Amino acid sequence: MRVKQEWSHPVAAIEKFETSADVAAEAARSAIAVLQQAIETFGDARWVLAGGSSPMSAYKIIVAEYADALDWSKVTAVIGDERAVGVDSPDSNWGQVTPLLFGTPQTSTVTGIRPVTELGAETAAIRYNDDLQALVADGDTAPRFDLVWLGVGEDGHTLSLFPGHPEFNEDDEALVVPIHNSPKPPPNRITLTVKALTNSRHAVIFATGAGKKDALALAVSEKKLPIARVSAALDAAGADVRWLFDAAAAS
Ligand SMILES: O=C(O)[C@H](O)[C@@H](O)[C@H](O)[C@H](O)COP(=O)(O)O
Repeated sequence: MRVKQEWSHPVAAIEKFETSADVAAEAARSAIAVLQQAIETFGDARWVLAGGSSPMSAYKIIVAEYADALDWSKVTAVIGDERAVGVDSPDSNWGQVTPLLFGTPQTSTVTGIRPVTELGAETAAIRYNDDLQALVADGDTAPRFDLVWLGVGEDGHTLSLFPGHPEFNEDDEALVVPIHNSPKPPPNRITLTVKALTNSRHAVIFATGAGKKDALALAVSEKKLPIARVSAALDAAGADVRWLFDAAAAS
């Protein structure tokens, strides 16, 4: 069950669900619809994946219920942020997400673009920036992304854009930057920038869990935290931005 309401100073729609499982189910269902529509419109679909436990539940639903629902060979997936570790590390977002999401015969045909974070944050950021630049169409300044999934940290971070961090610069011109001294370990990472998302069509923000309540309330009321800044930039760029709250995060 959900209740849809608009922001008091609108940047996007907030939707409230009872449980995080309901959020995951809606994220999974809508991902398939958005990716299918992109395939029909453009001939392919591009998806920015998120790490974290909330999206993980949604990936599980996708492989269990929707593996047959798409021609996955027409889907390209990138990761929104990554830790500067090898893919075999338990800290690797790619290493957590893709064995699950690409783990069925059907979904194994996805084109995954993985950052080479085993080479360190600097090199990985340069190379991933190049990889994403290759997706930018003539006349555009950012890749067309059809779907962007974003998690939220308890401090209001999203991607690896942390509040008050000196390397969080909303005006970064690069599509991908290295991050050092992350307040949440591991310290060295790469992240997509705000600019990287400015040609996105749909975004889903996983606003789940009691631990996020304060940050989310602040994000909604003051719009200063990175998740709010990213949401506003997506909205300004014309994306359909959905914040999917569970009751614990909304209360
Ligand atoms: O940066 C990190 O180290 C985390 O991966 C983080 O970005 C995570 O996505 C959020 O904290 C939401 O996590 P949950 O979905 O697990 O709540």
